Amino acid sequence: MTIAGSDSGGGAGIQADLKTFQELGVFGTSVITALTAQNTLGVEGIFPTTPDFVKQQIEVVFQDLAVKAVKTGMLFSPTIIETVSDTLKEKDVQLVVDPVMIAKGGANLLQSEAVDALKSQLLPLATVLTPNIPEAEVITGMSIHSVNEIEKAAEKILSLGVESVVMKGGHLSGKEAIDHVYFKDGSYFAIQSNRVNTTQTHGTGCTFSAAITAFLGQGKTLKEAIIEAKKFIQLAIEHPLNIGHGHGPTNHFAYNQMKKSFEVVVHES
Ligand SMILES: Nc1ncnc2c1ncn2[C@@H]1O[C@H](COP(=O)(O)OP(=O)(O)OP(=O)(O)O)[C@@H](O)[C@H]1O
Ligand SMILES: Cc1ncc(CO)c(N)n1
Repeated sequence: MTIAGSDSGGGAGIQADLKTFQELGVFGTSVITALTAQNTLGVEGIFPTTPDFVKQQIEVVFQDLAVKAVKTGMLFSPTIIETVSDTLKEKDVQLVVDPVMIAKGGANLLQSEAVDALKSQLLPLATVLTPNIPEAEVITGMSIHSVNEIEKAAEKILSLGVESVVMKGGHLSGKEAIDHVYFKDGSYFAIQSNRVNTTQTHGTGCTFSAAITAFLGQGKTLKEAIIEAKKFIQLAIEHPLNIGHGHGPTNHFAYNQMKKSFEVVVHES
């Protein structure tokens, strides 16, 4: 299940999630928190649904279908976060929280007053949180420029009650795009891939977290799911579709076409 916003341009949000689920052979269900009028150039409008209607969508799906894993993306408001948290608290599922805050074009996909609810209500339910660096900065109140600071921020995030955190390195510079993964039990690994010099990165975070969710739903361990999701997003970024006039979407087909001949580098410690 994905609980997220709709992207009319098809590259991020609910649409990216369902495409990823489909490519990975899992049946996707969707709970829409907000509609966005959006294309690769930016977000032009946001029309949120009501918290009650978000709850109704979740409950109706759970009453009928055996949901194995859930991801959250754009949640928009404190009341939607409270409702999603209260509803999911009762469910026995693995939960991937992508703390979506700001779209590539700068639009606010999470109201600033919603950060407290995210931290206090949703994060304690999360199997894994997948912040990019600016999102990790907002959640922790720290500025993050080095691996040392990434580790300190991860510790702060783990203390909020999440079981694990993937600190995504897409927003840092360097020849490699490295994601650092920390677990509550103190274990750690990092996944490294070549940084692609591209503007075709609309929906990378949504696609990555949707792939983790799909692999968890199929019964992979969290570590396997994160590593395989990194392959999915790397291939999706490396082989862009080149559509749209702004930040184009990633290529959800690439993983199935090329996964056999591709590995990412994993560092353990
Ligand atoms: N230029 C790049 N080359 C290779 N990998 C990248 C690149 N940019 C991001 N990634 C990878 O893509 C995944 C998503 O990370 P990113 O930091 O882009 O998420 P995000 O900012 O949350 O995305 P979104 O714009 O959807 O919110 C991570 O695994 C990251 O390492
Ligand atoms: C609906 C939606 N969710 C997430 C993002 C972040 O990529 C976006 N641009 N739009």
